[in-house]
Amino acid sequence: MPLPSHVPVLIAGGGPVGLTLAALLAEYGIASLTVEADDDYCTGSRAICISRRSQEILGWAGADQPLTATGLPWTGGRSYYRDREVLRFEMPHDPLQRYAPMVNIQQYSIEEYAHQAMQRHPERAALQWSARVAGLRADADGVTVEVDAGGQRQTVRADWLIACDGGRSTVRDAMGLKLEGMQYEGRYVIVDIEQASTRPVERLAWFDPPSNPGSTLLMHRQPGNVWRVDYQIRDDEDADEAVKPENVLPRVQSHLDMIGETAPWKPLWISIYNAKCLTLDQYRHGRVLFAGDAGHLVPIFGVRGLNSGLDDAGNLAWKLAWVLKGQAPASLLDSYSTERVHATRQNLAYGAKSTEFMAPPDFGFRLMREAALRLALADDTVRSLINPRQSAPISYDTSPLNLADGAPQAGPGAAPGQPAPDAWLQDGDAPRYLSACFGKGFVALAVSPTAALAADLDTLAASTQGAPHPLRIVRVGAGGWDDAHGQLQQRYGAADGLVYLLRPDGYVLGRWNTPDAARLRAALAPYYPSITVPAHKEGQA
Ligand SMILES: O=C(O)CCc1cccc(O)c1
Repeated sequence: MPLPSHVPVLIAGGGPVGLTLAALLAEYGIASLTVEADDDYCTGSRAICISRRSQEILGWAGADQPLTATGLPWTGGRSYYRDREVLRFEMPHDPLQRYAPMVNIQQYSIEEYAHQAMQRHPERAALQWSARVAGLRADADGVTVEVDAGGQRQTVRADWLIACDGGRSTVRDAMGLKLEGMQYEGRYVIVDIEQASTRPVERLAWFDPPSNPGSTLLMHRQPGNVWRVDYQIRDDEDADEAVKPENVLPRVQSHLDMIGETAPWKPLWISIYNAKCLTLDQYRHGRVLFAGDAGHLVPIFGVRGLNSGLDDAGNLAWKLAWVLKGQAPASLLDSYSTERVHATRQNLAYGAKSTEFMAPPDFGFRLMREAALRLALADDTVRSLINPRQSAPISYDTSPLNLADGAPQAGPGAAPGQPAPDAWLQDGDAPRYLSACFGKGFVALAVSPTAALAADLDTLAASTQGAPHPLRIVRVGAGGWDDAHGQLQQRYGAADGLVYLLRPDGYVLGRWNTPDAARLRAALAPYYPSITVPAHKEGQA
C-alpha cells in the first residue's frame, strides 16, 4: 500500500503506547500515520496490569469501555514467606470510584481497544502493519523518514515523528541515542498458562515457597482463565534451558499443586525477563519525541512499564495538539520531556526498590529481605517493607508549567503539578466524575464562586469558544454541581471561592482564592491565543 508522502505526525510503533497516542491525537483532531513492524497485535500477554490512571487515559481515547467490560478489576494482594502469609495489602479505593485501582488484561487487548478507538476516526488515524522505519533525517521543520512497507522503501515527510517503537527502538538507534542506567542480573521466567480457577483476582507473591524453594514467584489472573506466573531462576541457570517447556512445566505444576489448583492446564507463552532501569535523558530531540519503552525501560515489579508509557501518551497528546493547531509554541513540547523524564526518574527509584526486594542483587539485599520477611511474620509494622509499591501517577512538582500556588491552605493533595484527584459530583440526579472532563480542553473548577467571579469565568470561557478545545467551567455549589459525597471537600480542600485550573491531561496548573479576571487571563493566555493580557505598564506592580 502506498504511504502518504506527508503526514503531520508519524508514529513509529503500533504497540499500546503508539496506538493510544494515535487515538488521543485523533480525538484532538490531529491526523497521524502509525507504522508497525509486525502484522498484528502482540503475541503473548506481556504487560497485564492497567492502573486507574491508565484507564482514565484510555477513557479519553474512548477505549475504556471494552477494557472495563473484559478486564479483571482488583484492589490488593497477598504475599507469603515459605508457607505463611506475611502481607495483605489494599490499594486506595472506594466503591464510588469510576475505575478500579488496577485491571488485569492482556496487552494485545489494550492494543485492540486503542486501535478500535482509532478506527472511529478513519480520516485522522491510519495504521500500516508490516511497516518499519528504516532510516530518518530530521531538520528544523520536520523529519524525512524512510519506511519499509510491503517490500518497498517509501519516503514519508512528517512534521513530527514520535518514537513508540519499544525497547529496541530503531528510531533511537538511527539517531545514535542510548538508554542510560543499569540492569539487574536476577532473571524471571514469565509464563502464561490457561487453567480454570475460582481464585479471586489479586496480586499473589511467594518468597521461598515450598513449591520452588529459594525462588520468588508471582501470580496474576487475566481474562479467559489465563494466569501469569513469574518465577525467579537461579543465577547459575542457563537462560535458554530455563525457558524450555520441559524445565518450566514441572516448576509451575509444583506450585499449582502447592496452592491446590487441580484443574487441567496448559502453557500459552513463555519468556524470560531481567529488570532494567534505563532512560534517555531527554524525550524531545527537535522534531522527534520518544514515548514508552523507546524512551525508558522500567522494572515490571510495581507495574510501571506500560502504565508509564500510557502516561507519556496522555501528556504528549494535548501538547502536540496545541502546537499543531497553532494554540501554543513548539516549546510547550519541552515540558513533555521535562515532566516525563522526571516521572521516569521517580518510577525508576520506586521500581529499583521493588526489584531489590523481588530479585535481590547481592548478599546484602538478600539478607535484608530475609530479615524483613522473618520479622513480618510477627510484626505488622515491618510489613510495609514487603508492599509492592504499585504504580501511581507521578506529581510534576518542578514542572515549568506550574503556576505559583495561590491557595496553599487548601492542602497538598491538589497543589500545582499534582495529578488532579477524581471526585464524584452530582449534576442534579446525574452523577458526574471530574476525571471525565479531562482529555479535552482546560478545565476551570470553581467552588461556590461569587457572582462576579462566576461572570469573569463565563466571559473567559466564551472568549475561548473559537479554539479547538475551549475552556470548560465546572462550577460546584451555588447552582452548579453538588459535592454530594464530600469528595471535593476532602481532596481539594474545597473552600468557597477556590478556583483550580486543570490541564487537559488532568494535572493541576494553578489554584487561587477568588482570583481576579486578570490573574485567570494571564494563566490561560499561553494556551488560548484568543485571551489577551493587557501590556504591563511601567510602574505597575
Ligand atoms: O506484580 C508485579 O509486581 C508485577 C506484575 C507483572 C507485570 C508485568 C509483567 C509481568 O510478568 C508481571
